[in-house]
Parts: sequence; C-alpha cells; structure tokens
Amino acid sequence: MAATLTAGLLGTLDPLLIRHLVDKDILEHRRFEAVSVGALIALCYLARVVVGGQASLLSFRTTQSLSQDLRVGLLRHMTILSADWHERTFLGEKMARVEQDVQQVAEFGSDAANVSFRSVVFFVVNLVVMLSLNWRMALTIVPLFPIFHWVRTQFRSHIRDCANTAQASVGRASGVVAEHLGAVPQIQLLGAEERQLSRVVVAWSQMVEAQWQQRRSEIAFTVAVTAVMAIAILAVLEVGIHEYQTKALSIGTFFAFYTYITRIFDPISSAMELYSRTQRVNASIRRIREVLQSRPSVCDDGSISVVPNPLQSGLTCQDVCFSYSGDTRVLKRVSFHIEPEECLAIAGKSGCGKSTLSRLLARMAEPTAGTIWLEGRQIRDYTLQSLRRAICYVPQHPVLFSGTLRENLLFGNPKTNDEELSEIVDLVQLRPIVANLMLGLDTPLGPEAVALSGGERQRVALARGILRKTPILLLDEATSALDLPTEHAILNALAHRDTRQTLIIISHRLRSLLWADRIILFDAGEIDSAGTHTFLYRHSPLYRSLLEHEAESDTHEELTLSFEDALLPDLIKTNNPIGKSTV
Ligand SMILES: Nc1ncnc2c1ncn2[C@@H]1O[C@H](COP(=O)(O)OP(=O)(O)OP(=O)(O)O)[C@@H](O)[C@H]1O
Repeated sequence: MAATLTAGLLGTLDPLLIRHLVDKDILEHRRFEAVSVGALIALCYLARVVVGGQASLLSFRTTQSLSQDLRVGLLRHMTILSADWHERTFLGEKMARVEQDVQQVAEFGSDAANVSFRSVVFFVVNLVVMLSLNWRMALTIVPLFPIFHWVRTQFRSHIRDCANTAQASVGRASGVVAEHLGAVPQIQLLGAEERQLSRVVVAWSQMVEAQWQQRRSEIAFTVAVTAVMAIAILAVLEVGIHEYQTKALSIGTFFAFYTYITRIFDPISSAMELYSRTQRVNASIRRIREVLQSRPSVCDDGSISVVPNPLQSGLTCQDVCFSYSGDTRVLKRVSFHIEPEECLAIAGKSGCGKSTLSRLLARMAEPTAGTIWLEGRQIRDYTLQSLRRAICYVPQHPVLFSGTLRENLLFGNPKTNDEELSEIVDLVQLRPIVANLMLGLDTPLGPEAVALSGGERQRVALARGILRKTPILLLDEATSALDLPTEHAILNALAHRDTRQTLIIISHRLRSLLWADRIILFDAGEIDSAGTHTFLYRHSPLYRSLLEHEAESDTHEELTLSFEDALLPDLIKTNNPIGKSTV
C-alpha cells in the first residue's frame, strides 16, 4: 500500500511542475530553470515507475501466498468431506474451484484493498489540488457523482448474474473435459469420439457464450461510466476556457487542471473496474464457500481413539437400514454379529446391497436407521482415525498412485519393514511380477498404474490393505479380477496367517467363499440365510440355485465342487484348499 501510494503521489506532482514550466519558465524565457524542471518531471516519472514496479511485485507476492493458503485450506476441507460428496461432484468441477476460483479470489484479495485505498487517496488529493487551483472549475464535476451512483445501480444485478453464470459454466466445462480426458481409450473403444467431442464442444460453447455475455455487460458498464466522465471533462473545459478568457486562470494552470481532471477519473475507473471484478469474484467466493460450508455426511465427533487389536467382542449390525435417496431402501433391517477372528463371507446377487453394507461397516456412510456396534460401542463413538486404523476396506476398483510399486504397497503403512513387505508380496503372488519389472519394487507405475493388469492392480491393493495390519480386513470383491485358483490360493494364505485378524469377504462368486466360517446370503437388501456352506446348501434354495448357476457358467474342473460332495464334510475338506469351514 505504501509503495502504491508513493507511486501515485509522485504521479500527482508532474501537472504542477508543468504548470510551473509553462507559466514561469517558458513564458518568461528562463532556459536553465526550464531544463531543471524538465529533468525533475523526468525524475518523477522514473521514480513513479520504480516504486510502482515494487508495488506490483509485492502485490504479486501477496497473490501467490493468498492463493497458496486458500488452495491448501480448500484441499484440506475437500479431503475431510465424505465419500458421497466426492462421488457426486465431478473431478473437473473440484479442479475448477481449487484452480480458477482460488486464483480469482487471491488476485482480488491481494489488490482490492490496495486499489480501493489508492483510489480514495488519489481522488481526495486530486480534488484538493484542483480546488486549490480553481475551485469554480473543480466544483463543476460534483453534480456528476450521483449520476455515477445511478449508473452503478442500473448495472449491478445484471453484472452479478452474468458473473455467476460464467463461473458456473467454467466449472461445468472443466467437469466434462476432465471426464473426457480421463476416458479417451474407453471412448475410442465405444466409437463415441464424435459424440463425446460434441459434448465437450457444447460445454465449451456455453462457457464461451456466458463469458461473452459477462464481458459485454462489463464493457457496457465501462462505456456508460466513461460517457459520464466525458460530460464532466466537457463541462470543466467550458468553465476553464471562460476562466482563461476572464483572466482568472493562467494557461499553465489550465493545462495542469486538464491533466488533473483526466486523472481524477482514473481512481473512479479503477473503482468501477474493481466493482465489475467484485461481481466476478463474488461468484468464485460463493463457489469456494459452497465447498467450505459443506459438512461431511459422516461426522467425526466420536471420542474413543483406540480399537483393540485383535478384536475382543466383535462387530454387530443391528436392524441396519440404508437408502441412497428417497424411499427406496437398499438395506432392510439387516442384523448379524461377527465374532473376533471369524472369517465371514457376504454373498448375493448383483445389486442386492453387499457393497452398500461394506461402506456402512467402514463408515463411509451412515445407516439411515439401526446401529453398528464395534467392541460393544457404536461405531460413531470412535474417532474416524481410530476406525480407519481398525477396519481396512479394500474395494473392487482400487486407486493406485503415481510412484513406485514399493511406495504404493507402503501407502497405508510406510513403517513396514522389508521382511513384512517381502512376506506379503509372496502372499498375494506378486513375486513373479516384481521379478519382471525392470527396477523390481522400485519401478515407477506411471499414471493409474497402466503397466499392471486388473488382477495385478487388485493384488497390489490387497497387499497394501494387509500391510495396514488392522484388526478387521474388509474385502469388497477385492479379488474379483483374479482367476479362481489364484483367488483361492491368496485367500487361503490370508486366512492362515497367524494374525488373529477378522476377515469380511464380499463376493458374488460363491465358490471362492465355500471355506469361510460363515456365509451370509443377501437377497434384495435383506439377509436370506446365514451359516456354513453345508448348512446353506441344505437349507437355502437361493444358495443352491446361485451355486448351480455358477457351476454351469464356469467350466474350471479343478476347483468345481460337485453338489453331492458339498454335503460331505470330508470331501469339502479335500476339495477345500483352505480347510477352515466349520461344517
Ligand atoms: N451411490 C449410489 N447412489 C444411488 N444408488 C446406489 C448407489 N450405489 C449403489 N446404489 C444402488 O444400491 C443398490 C445396491 O448396490 P450395491 O453396490 O450395494 O450392490 P452389490 O450387491 O454390491 O452389487 P454388485 O455385486 O454388482 O457389486 C443397487 O440397486 C444400486 O443401484
């Protein structure tokens, strides 16, 4: 502010020096003084540029720190928002808020106070100098101030609406572009290039049109304000000519006055421009506040910070219901208990609510009714951090990060030692893959780990989850991309680890779950039946029909269990590579 003010004040000196130059030095033929005053004018100009440059640098620095602070704050808030917010907000929309909106607000924040302060000071200084030069001329412009105010109110709501529409269209376009760029190979495979491109072009066109309207309204506003200024200049010149003709004004003062009258409108123009920007920035502020005011749907207001490892009394669902929206219930009064160290499988047809249940168990969403208990306490009584340390949820489509394979494996527990890492790499059968990679575990995986197959990515995610060493490991179709023998071998090894971990495995592939201590079979959001494989095979028609249907569609001889065999405990043990069933 000090630098801007100094630069501005230096700018008010030269009209006075010119007045002196004309009235005293040129008209009175004082050559040396004329050259000296000329040098002083040049010096003023240079000093103004240097100090102004300094002001602009400081302002840029402020913009940088402001945008950094805002960006970090916004990102931190987005990071605590619950899964549902992230699932319903487009990536591009989030990016637009973190990038463009923050930039606009930071730029405005760094110079709004500066511009306002400078405008007020300049205006006052110019007016005082003009009044001292010739008060009659100076007062000519006073009646124009109410007109400025009137013009501003005429344009206010229109400029604000245009700004809101433009910012929203930028966010929408970013969302569509991000989706497009993230899925180009998929778009190519579906032959939808042109259709998808048109979607992007439409979003961009809407953005361009909205920005065009915004610019037009701003320029119309500037033109209206400038018209008022032109009237003011005309009025002042008229009065000035009259004053000069009546000898009330020297020619030097006339020039100086003319310079001031044009400059007195600079702060007004800056203020007007700031006004237009305020409307634009308001839209960005509103979009940022929208995020900052969103509260996580899963509140972190529990107070228990430790979950025993291994569990002592287990996990219980009591009359749990859940709806995503409206009245359609995805889960209907689901109740069951999981014992510590039990291996529980959850199965059922596609869409019956298995993943929804696992999201509730991992507290990524809250049940709409009913309660989930962990170690005899409601799970919401635990802090989210302690819960995340207690339950590791491994999804079907894991996200791998840029970085090396080792960094990805250690992502959830960077303190893992080499021995543990090596054991888990063997357990999930990643060893041959590591051997094939040029730099082994230190090979960078690239964007979205494209160099790995779907099954390999799932194995990396599974290893990453196991290395978290949580008392509960929740696998939601986490091995669905593996072939049956590999899946069996990995789950077998996992179940036999001496870690006293409670395992919850969700799968629609029943035959990979036969060995579980207990299977809960879901049907349309309700528990159809629960028990061991043999029990269900005997008592649940749905279980039998699912198993039969699976056997028909799978020709893998090696691990196919005949249904008669399924009823014979010994044979189950022979066919069951894990051999953990309680028959
Ligand atoms: N985010 C969501 N918003 C609205 N409805 C959803 C959402 N996620 C899932 N659903 C609906 O909830 C129901 C249960 O879905 P869920 O993913 O839990 O089934 P699932 O048994 O895991 O299926 P699959 O075996 O195919 O993964 C489905 O009808 C699905 O359409």
